[in-house]
Amino acid sequence: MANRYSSIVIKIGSNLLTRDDGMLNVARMAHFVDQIAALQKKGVRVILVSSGAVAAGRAEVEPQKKHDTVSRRQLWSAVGQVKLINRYADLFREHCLTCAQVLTTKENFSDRQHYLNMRNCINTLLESSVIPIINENDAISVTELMFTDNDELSGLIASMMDVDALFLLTNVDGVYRGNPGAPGSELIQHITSGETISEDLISTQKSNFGRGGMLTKSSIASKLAGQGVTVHIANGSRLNVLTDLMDRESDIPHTWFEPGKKKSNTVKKWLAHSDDFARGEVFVNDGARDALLSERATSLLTIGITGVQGQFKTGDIVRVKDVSGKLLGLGKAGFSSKIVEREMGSKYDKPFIHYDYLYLG
Ligand SMILES: Nc1ncnc2c1ncn2[C@@H]1O[C@H](COP(=O)(O)OP(=O)(O)O)[C@@H](O)[C@H]1O
Ligand SMILES: N[C@@H](CCC(=O)OP(=O)(O)O)C(=O)O
Repeated sequence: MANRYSSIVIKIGSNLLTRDDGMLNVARMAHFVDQIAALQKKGVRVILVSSGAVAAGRAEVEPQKKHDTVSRRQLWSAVGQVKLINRYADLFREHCLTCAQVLTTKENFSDRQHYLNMRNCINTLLESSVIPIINENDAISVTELMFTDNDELSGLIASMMDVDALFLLTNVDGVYRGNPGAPGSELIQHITSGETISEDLISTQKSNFGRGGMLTKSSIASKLAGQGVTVHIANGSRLNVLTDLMDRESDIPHTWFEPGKKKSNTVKKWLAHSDDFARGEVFVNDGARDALLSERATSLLTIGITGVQGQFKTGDIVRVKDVSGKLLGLGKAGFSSKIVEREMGSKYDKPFIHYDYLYLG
């Protein structure tokens, strides 16, 4: 069997790694590791995004009554991550393979230098044939600084590392029209590029230990497919799911997000996921909107700007909106909000957002 991808990110959700009694499902972990080892030995570059720290910690320590939800999560994740990574290390060692732990936070994606440091670290691990195992640094990222869930994290990693495909493994076969357990609810097998699944079809119901649910999975998948990365949402409890997803001939039931044209500009890809870090907004008139959305590479000039919101400085990320408030894209500010306020509607000697630092879509 020829593998259809040469580089993949695999995301494994908490539920797949946790047994009903709350303990780590080591048998399942071992089966994933066996498959990853087989792929790695065939030359596939594999990056693993693994949840399970909180669930593993919960089975280990009982928090004191005075501890609130945030402290409990910190306690469980700090204890559980050690258990989780030790298990992985033991299992990979049986295949004579080395794995490494990379913990990150959402803030690391807002700073281009941290982003590049992270990318360099993961590349170095891959070049050394080490399997990177990534998780959110749950012990320090709390409330507004958190990723929605590890699906969001895996999407950011897949985009940053420019892999061929992302496998989102969960405890159902994929995205269903309606609740997967409901009678008559059917599996959506193929989402074409540019298509999005209506939110009405997806209930907010989650599995026992899951955080984001199917809604984040499908929106991350659509966004990533739009950037040219193939996404498969599949059932991780299925035997040989990874090797089957890699096999072009195999037709296991799951949801496949067909990719659009590959986007190669790494700065634009970084900007595409930076909405949460925007420090402000600029509004542009119809002429500027049409020019930006045209086929020509166009930078945003102050003459087309009609309004500014928020305070930002040179290099900050800003949203670009049309007069009706519709989001057109994101870009890196060429100068501060003070200068935009002063110069908007008139000509200025440099573009506010250079085309190379402007993501539209
Ligand atoms: N339309 C839908 N199709 C599939 N699953 C859905 C849908 N709506 C809600 N879900 C729920 O999403 C869950 C998977 O998401 P989540 O609990 O976050 O899992 P994980 O821990 O793997 O990330 C499923 O177990 C299911 O209960
Ligand atoms: N970082 C957390 C996982 C959070 C999360 O997103 O869980 P899930 O929805 O099961 O992928 C942990 O390791 O417990």
